Amino acid sequence: DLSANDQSSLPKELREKYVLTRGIGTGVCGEVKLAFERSTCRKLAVKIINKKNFKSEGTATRNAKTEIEILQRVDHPCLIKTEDFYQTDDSYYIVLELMEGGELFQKVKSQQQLKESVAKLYFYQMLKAVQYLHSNGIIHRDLKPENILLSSQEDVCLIKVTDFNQSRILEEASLMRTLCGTPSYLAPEVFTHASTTGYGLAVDAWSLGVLLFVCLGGYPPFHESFGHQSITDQIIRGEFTMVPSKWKHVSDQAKDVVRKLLVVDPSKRMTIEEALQHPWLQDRDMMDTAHRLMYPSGDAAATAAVQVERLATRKRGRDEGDEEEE
Ligand SMILES: CC(C)(C)NC(=O)Nc1ccc2nccnc2c1
Repeated sequence: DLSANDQSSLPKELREKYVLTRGIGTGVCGEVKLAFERSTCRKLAVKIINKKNFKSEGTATRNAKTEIEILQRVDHPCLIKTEDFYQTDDSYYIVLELMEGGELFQKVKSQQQLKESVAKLYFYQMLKAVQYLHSNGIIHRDLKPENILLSSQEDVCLIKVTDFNQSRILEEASLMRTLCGTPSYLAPEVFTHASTTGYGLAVDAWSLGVLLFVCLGGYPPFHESFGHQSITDQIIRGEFTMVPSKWKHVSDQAKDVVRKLLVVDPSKRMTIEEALQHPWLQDRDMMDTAHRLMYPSGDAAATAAVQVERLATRKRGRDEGDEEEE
């Protein structure tokens, strides 16, 4: 009804350039509407972040500012791209490329569990996206199936990570400032792995382990309905169950990736780089498909990226005396 599609509260420039229609997603910080660009009739997504629905003004503005700053600064095929940005006194409007496959969460829910080859293709792309974020000093901190979007309804498709609302840009500067002061009162973890880069990045590796578990098993590893323990206790103890009926068709290598990511001690947890080297992901066909999706134009940069990956794979093969690679 017209009231639901009330365009009057939108910024004038936004209204002039786009027509907003139905809601297609709701995030923790707002909602996403399907939009059409008037000049091209292109379909887009407009994410509306309501400044007021955060408890304290500080958090809201800082998180949203970080999210918008990150969205405008990152450039990777598996990270959602911002097309445009507007704001009013009470909301931010972020215009994003439309991901016609919707949320990974909905796909896993409707398909029960994904085929292992599809889960591997998606997981590889997530690893590449998070590897890019980490190499730019950004921790996502909120990786979950709702924040992984699919570019089409096909199984073989490009995925993109979204919702950097909880992200943090690694404040190396703040750590340096801390270390300049007198260390006498600083806790040990500030000096050990709990400082910014080492410790912080590992949280995304854990979340990717949970994501992979959900894609392969079709249910979450930690859930309040499992057993007597609270979900927090299950997580702190790293106690998850691979129900045989759901996991008997899943390869041991895939299970090994999950087990090495869902490790409680961040310093013992497999890193993103190590996960990219894991045997389960040394799959030429999957990688070729992923690169074709990520770099469709087949431009020089793309070819270079593929060559680098191939050389790395071949070098690893030689190092491990794998003759067939020669
Ligand atoms: C496929 C269908 C049902 C129309 N859903 C959808 O496009 N969902 C979303 C949800 C959030 C999005 N956020 C950014 C870009 N596209 C998005 C698409």
